[in-house]
Amino acid sequence: MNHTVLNVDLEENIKLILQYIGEIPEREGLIETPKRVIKMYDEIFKGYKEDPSSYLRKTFKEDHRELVLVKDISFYSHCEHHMVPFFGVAHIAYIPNGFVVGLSKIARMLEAYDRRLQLQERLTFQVAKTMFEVLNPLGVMVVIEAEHFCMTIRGVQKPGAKNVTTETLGIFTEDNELVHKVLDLIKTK
Ligand SMILES: Nc1nc2c(ncn2[C@@H]2O[C@H](COP(=O)(O)OP(=O)(O)OP(=O)(O)O)[C@@H](O)[C@H]2O)c(=O)[nH]1
Ligand SMILES: [Zn+2]
Repeated sequence: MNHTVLNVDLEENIKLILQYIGEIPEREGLIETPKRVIKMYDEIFKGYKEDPSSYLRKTFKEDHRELVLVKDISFYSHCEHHMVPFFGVAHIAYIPNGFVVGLSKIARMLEAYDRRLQLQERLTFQVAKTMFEVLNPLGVMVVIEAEHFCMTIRGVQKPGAKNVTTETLGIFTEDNELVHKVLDLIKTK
């Protein structure tokens, strides 16, 4: 399949990048690489073709108004500055208000956002906001812990450094005890 964007052949452009880094695009091992890279981009950036909120639309009527926390959801994303991975775990908590959502759908919604070029702060906010708007819960809290390859394999080169971002909406903005409950549960193995 020929991949073109605005009449420009994408494979030819990937060959140019290969040449730029010092490679010979025509050597045997690299012949199929441009195709593979495009296929990989289709996968790791598939979020642009998805509507994240659609995953939360199927809910179950349930009169549970206590904390629900889906923790340690592993994720991969790519930073918009360098297009290299940042990855880690997301913890997503909410207090239902008449409806609960299937747990896997929360992870699917996260994935629809993480499979894009992202900023960790924006990813955290988008996930929290979508939970809040679609489920109409009493509150939402999202914590994301991630390691950024742009800080480890290049640049400042600080492997192991973790970036932690949080977002609170609704009741979590007023109830410190609830926030601490979530943080304690996240810590519990
Ligand atoms: N706040 C935030 N910063 C990020 C994220 N991902 C990468 N960055 C930072 O974005 C910044 C981009 O800085 P620039 O000075 O424009 O780019 P640079 O010259 O490549 O920066 P260095 O990484 O310091 O070499 C860097 O400090 C990265 O660490 C993120 O998700 N959130
Ligand atoms: Zn980066």
